[in-house]
Amino acid sequence: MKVTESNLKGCFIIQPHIFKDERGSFFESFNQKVFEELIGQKINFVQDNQSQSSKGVLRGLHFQHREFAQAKLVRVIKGSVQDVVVDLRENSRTFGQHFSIELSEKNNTQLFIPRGFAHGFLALEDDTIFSYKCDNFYNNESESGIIYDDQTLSISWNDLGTSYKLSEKDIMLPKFEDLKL
Ligand SMILES: Cc1cn([C@H]2C[C@H](O)[C@@H](COP(=O)(O)OP(=O)(O)O[C@H]3O[C@H](C)C(=O)[C@H](O)[C@H]3O)O2)c(=O)[nH]c1=O
Repeated sequence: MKVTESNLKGCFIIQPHIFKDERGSFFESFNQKVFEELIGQKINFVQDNQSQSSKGVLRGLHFQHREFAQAKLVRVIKGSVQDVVVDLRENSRTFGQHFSIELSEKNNTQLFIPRGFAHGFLALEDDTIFSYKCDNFYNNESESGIIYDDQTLSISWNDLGTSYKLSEKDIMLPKFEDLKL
């Protein structure tokens, strides 16, 4: 397993070791002991989520407030996504900055997103299966987010030649400047 830190402190890119043979391939998608040693902190994931999206679906940017904040370990089982995280840690020197990476069934790359980040992704293929671990439970009342095309964040989402498909909730998310953290 290879781990590199992104430009946002505490956000790690993880490349698992893939064992290949004549039958196909195998890799440990999560090993708590190895993971904690590599990122240098204890983690206790309590909830696994999975979503399926057609090409052009954009989910996010989402986060849960304060004590309900979630660290996430995200990966793509089928298809591919442009994954984007935004640093919302108010004492962080990279507050408001984002990191974008392609996660896919081909590259098996995973992203560890610490608490205090907003997260979203754009599905780049039909029938993309996105799977992730959270270290805190879902809490609907504490949910918030930022509109995906916020001018301040200036995230350049991949141009798929079609309009993006967002939920009613996500279309109404606030601007970064109007966030109440
Ligand atoms: C997140 C979540 C949702 N739900 C229910 C609530 C809704 O009835 C339904 C769909 O939820 P939502 O539209 O918020 O799903 P996504 O747009 O994929 O949300 C996720 O999108 C981005 C990428 C994230 O990182 C978050 O984990 C999460 O906010 O599942 C649950 O029951 N439990 C949950 O943990």
